[in-house]
Amino acid sequence: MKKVNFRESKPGLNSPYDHKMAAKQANIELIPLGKDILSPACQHGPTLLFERWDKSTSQNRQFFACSAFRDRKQCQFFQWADQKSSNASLNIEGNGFSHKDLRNRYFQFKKLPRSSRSVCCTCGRLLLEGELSDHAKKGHLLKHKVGLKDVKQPSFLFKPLDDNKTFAQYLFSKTTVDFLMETFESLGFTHVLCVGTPRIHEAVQNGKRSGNMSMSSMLLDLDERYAQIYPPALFTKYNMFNHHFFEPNGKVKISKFLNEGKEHTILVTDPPFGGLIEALASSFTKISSMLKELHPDGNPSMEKGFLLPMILFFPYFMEKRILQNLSTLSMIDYKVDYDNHNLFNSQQKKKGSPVRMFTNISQVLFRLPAEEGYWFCQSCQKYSSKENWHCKDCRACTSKDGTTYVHCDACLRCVKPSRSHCFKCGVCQLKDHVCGQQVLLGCHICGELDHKRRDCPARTTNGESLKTIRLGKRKQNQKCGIRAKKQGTMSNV
Ligand SMILES: C[S@@+](CC[C@H](N)C(=O)[O-])C[C@H]1O[C@@H](n2cnc3c(N)ncnc32)[C@H](O)[C@@H]1O
Ligand SMILES: [Zn+2]
Ligand SMILES: [Zn+2]
Ligand SMILES: [Zn+2]
Ligand SMILES: [Zn+2]
Ligand SMILES: [Zn+2]
Ligand SMILES: [Zn+2]
Repeated sequence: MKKVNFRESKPGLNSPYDHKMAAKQANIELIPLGKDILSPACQHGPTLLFERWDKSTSQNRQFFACSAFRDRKQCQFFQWADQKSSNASLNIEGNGFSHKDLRNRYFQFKKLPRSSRSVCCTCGRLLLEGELSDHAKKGHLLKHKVGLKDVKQPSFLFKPLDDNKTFAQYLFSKTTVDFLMETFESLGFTHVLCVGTPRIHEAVQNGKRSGNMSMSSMLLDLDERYAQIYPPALFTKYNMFNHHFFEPNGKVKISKFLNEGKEHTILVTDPPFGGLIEALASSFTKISSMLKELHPDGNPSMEKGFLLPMILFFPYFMEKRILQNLSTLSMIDYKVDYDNHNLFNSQQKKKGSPVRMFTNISQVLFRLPAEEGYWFCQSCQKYSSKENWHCKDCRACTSKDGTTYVHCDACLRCVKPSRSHCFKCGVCQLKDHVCGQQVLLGCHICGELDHKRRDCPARTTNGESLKTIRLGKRKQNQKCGIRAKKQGTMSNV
């Protein structure tokens, strides 16, 4: 079981029970802090407890920080856990408009003649009469003569917040959206709970409107621009890192949605890759247990503890960490395609997208498109990508990164094609390695051994936030004789 110094709680509730349960289900062992400290709240709900090296005391020190915004410029909240602070207050952040106000603005906007309908793509705001000049003065990107059809495609209309560490808005390509829609339909899902997947929500809503689809969906996202477009029943502002709802009836709305869909509901989530998987696992476990409360006998289509069928999008090299926290998921070979993804460097392009789907739905049910080269492996009873060959010795389709792995009889496992066995070192190594030299293996940022710092999905995240997870891993690595980076020197890349 993974050891993580991770604590969360509701402001004002002195009960550790809830997160102990969540941690148990998410397979996280919480390290007790000795006493029950309440986690203070920032504008984005309850904060999380992190740990970092404190130079002044030369020891690890715990602190509370925002669960969603780890860039201090975006959320300034910081509090040492051993110091009391008066700035801890729950103050709902917003753009000054309630969901109802935003919807009223939307109806006014729709009534305007097309020639007067402008949208500020920078702010993601539908503009009413007299509001244009302010945004124009600031040099914002404006779109004029906006058609009503454009408003129904907000993920194309608004500027994706992809240069923002927190939102990390990378949007699925049409191929991926179409594949997912077909999959949901063929698997008999009627309700899609979209957590940070606005493009999926949009596809379901537009499919429903055009009469092509009978599915329902609801969007849970931190990006409140969507509150203009979708009524309260179809959108609620939500922080997936602390299961915090920004509207008082947010939780009730989800319960209602889950209750309607019952066992035909699927949770589809594409979180920012820099976030803490432990925190996400805890939130998804809570959403799943909302279904359990509604259906105490359980969902017959699901096996073990986690009841809600789900798809989580994450890079393949985070597989181990994901399975440690959400043990009922398994990785599907499908390469998830995006319109605007900066993870693609030239090397990555050759191998295709590094993002995969993790699901608790039986792999045999996931039919991957043959026209894209996916094939069904009878031995594994799952679809594999074209370059992923079945290895008789490993008894699995072993390739992960988009290249064809080859079996090494000495290592007794499949390895990347760039490596060959070095009998001096006793392991498979890169061809140009220097024998016997201690090499820095793995990633400095998250500690995983199967990728380097430059490829780490967490590299845009503040180094200190992930240290809680890395600590245990680094100790392990040191034991194996792998040089680890000195504590406290990790910095933002
Ligand atoms: C990587 S993008 C995924 C978009 C998805 N690929 C699509 O095309 O629909 C991450 C999404 O999560 C949302 N998000 C970021 N941080 C969040 C948080 N703390 N809680 C909820 N949603 C968040 C972003 O606004 C964005 O919509
Ligand atoms: Zn915050
Ligand atoms: Zn603007
Ligand atoms: Zn196979
Ligand atoms: Zn093999
Ligand atoms: Zn080898
Ligand atoms: Zn060697």
